[in-house]
Amino acid sequence: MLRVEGVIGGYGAADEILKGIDLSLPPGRMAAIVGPNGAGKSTLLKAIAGLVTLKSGRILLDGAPLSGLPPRAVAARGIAFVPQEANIFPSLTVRENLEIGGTLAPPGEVAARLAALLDRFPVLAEKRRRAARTLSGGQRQVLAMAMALMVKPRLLLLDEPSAGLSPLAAETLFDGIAAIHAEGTAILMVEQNALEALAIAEEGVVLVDGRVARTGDARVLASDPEVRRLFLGG
Ligand SMILES: Nc1ncnc2c1ncn2[C@@H]1O[C@H](COP(=O)(O)OP(=O)(O)OP(=O)(O)O)[C@@H](O)[C@H]1O
Repeated sequence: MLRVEGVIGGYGAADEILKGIDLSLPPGRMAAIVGPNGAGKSTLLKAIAGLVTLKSGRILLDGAPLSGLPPRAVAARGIAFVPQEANIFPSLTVRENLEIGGTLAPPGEVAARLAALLDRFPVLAEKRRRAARTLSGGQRQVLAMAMALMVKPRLLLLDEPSAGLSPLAAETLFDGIAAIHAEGTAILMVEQNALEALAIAEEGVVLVDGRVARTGDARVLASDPEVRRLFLGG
């Protein structure tokens, strides 16, 4: 479904944060992108979401080019990006945040999708009339993902969803992500919690210095002593 071919790019004309990335993700699959700080993991997600201009290479969804499209057009093709930070509106209620998530959904379906998501995430239903700033860190991440799910994406891009969470909150969040994936959504997730991410993903991508250093079955990568020693902190 998703193909990234020879992607080179960064934030300025001379900037090569991504130094030639190739990867593919079949429909409905989940891949975890792991690797050291500054490797370009978040930049890769932003490139797929249309937020980084490519110097060369291309990104395709079902064979049709995504690269070059503005972020709104990428979203309209069924790709939802959840950034690491500032991914909710703290002063608005949980319900209002979900309505904003549904901006690109067909207007006649917003109410039903909102009801379904409140049903799906009881923690959000309980707090639907409260300002989003009253949510815990883990609940905010659930809200950010639920906002993305309002458009029924085919592919969800998650940038470090567990950043700043306690180990317990991160574990709960990963369970939620695994459940969303089990319902059929393809997911590409960047994570610092590499082993936890590889444990719920089917595929793993190790990114080092703007290049794919290793790729393959997530569990095989997670148990590979060399990968653990070099890239996953032992
Ligand atoms: N908006 C930006 N403008 C310019 N440079 C940026 C921007 N965002 C990131 N960079 C630079 O791009 C490089 C790769 O950053 P990126 O966030 O993609 O890495 P990462 O692998 O996700 O690592 P981390 O886990 O530290 O976020 C870094 O050198 C970073 O300083």
